[in-house]
Amino acid sequence: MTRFDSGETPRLEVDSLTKRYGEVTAVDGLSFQVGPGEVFGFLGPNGAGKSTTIDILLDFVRPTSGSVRVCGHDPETAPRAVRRRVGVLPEATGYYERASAREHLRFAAEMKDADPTPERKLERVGLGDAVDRPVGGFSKGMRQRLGLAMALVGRPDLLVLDEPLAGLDPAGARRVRTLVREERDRGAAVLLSSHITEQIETLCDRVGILSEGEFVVVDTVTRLRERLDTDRSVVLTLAERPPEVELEGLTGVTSVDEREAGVRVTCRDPEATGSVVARLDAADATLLDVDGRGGSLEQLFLTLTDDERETTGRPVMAQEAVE
Ligand SMILES: Nc1ncnc2c1ncn2[C@@H]1O[C@H](COP(=O)(O)OP(=O)(O)OP(=O)(O)O)[C@@H](O)[C@H]1O
Repeated sequence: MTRFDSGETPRLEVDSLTKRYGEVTAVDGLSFQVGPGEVFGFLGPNGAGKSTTIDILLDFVRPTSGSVRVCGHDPETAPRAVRRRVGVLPEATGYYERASAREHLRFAAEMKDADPTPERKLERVGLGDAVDRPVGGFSKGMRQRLGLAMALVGRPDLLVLDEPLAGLDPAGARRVRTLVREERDRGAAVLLSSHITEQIETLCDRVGILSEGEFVVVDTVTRLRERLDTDRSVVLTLAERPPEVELEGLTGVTSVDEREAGVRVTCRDPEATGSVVARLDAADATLLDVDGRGGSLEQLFLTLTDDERETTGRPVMAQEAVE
């Protein structure tokens, strides 16, 4: 279910966007909107056109045709206004190895004319103990969290997070999921760019699955799962039972099975899965895996692109491209 009331001004409007690089069409007539308080999953395999779209909305790349508006601003003519309102976690971030986490946040605040309060943001991403350490000594996961803290500077209206769970351990991933929900709940629009993964799906109000620069499908996760003509249950694997949650009593949970490898919690109602994960995150449960039993969105994607190949003769994506 989307929280975005269509009467509100979208935080991100993409209209008939096309970007060509010579013979290659990276983005092909793409249109979508993301509203305040909405998490939109921008999913697709390698080379689908996700980064190109994000680069256009940040004015790093200019479109061949079509338009993008961020809070009503055109990135091409009002890049400063756009950057002030957008928080970005890029796919790969360059850091100053000798500067501390605190200095990085001060720098981000200066760029956005925002209030520099690094400590609170670093606490939120779990780097409270590393505020004054040089980033040169940070692990991959710590760098990812620092990038996220920098994206949060200035309370952005639109958060653009590229693979936000990549390289994170279960505790790090839980923190990021919680943070995304908090940002959504304060009214930010969130564009989550990722390969098609079940971990990401549990966070999204809607998803658009991109292939060769165009959407093969855009809908709520629930409705997309309904299109899969199979058992729609999702199995969550936890490291252990969280002490203060009665798993069997959670809405949407149909069975709980304790095994040596962890506690398997089955949700038959896809609509409830997101709130079950949110409840588990709030209880600091360690979520090891999310597995769409009867069919994942990735399978739906493959089916849809396969159908397309049958009808258009265009080649279907190689299996390894979506892994
Ligand atoms: N500067 C460029 N010059 C030429 N082709 C490009 C350029 N940037 C992207 N492309 C091509 O555009 C297409 C879309 O690439 P893009 O990086 O946007 O995909 P993506 O969905 O972000 O992929 P990934 O998941 O691998 O990051 C690809 O075919 C890519 O090779």
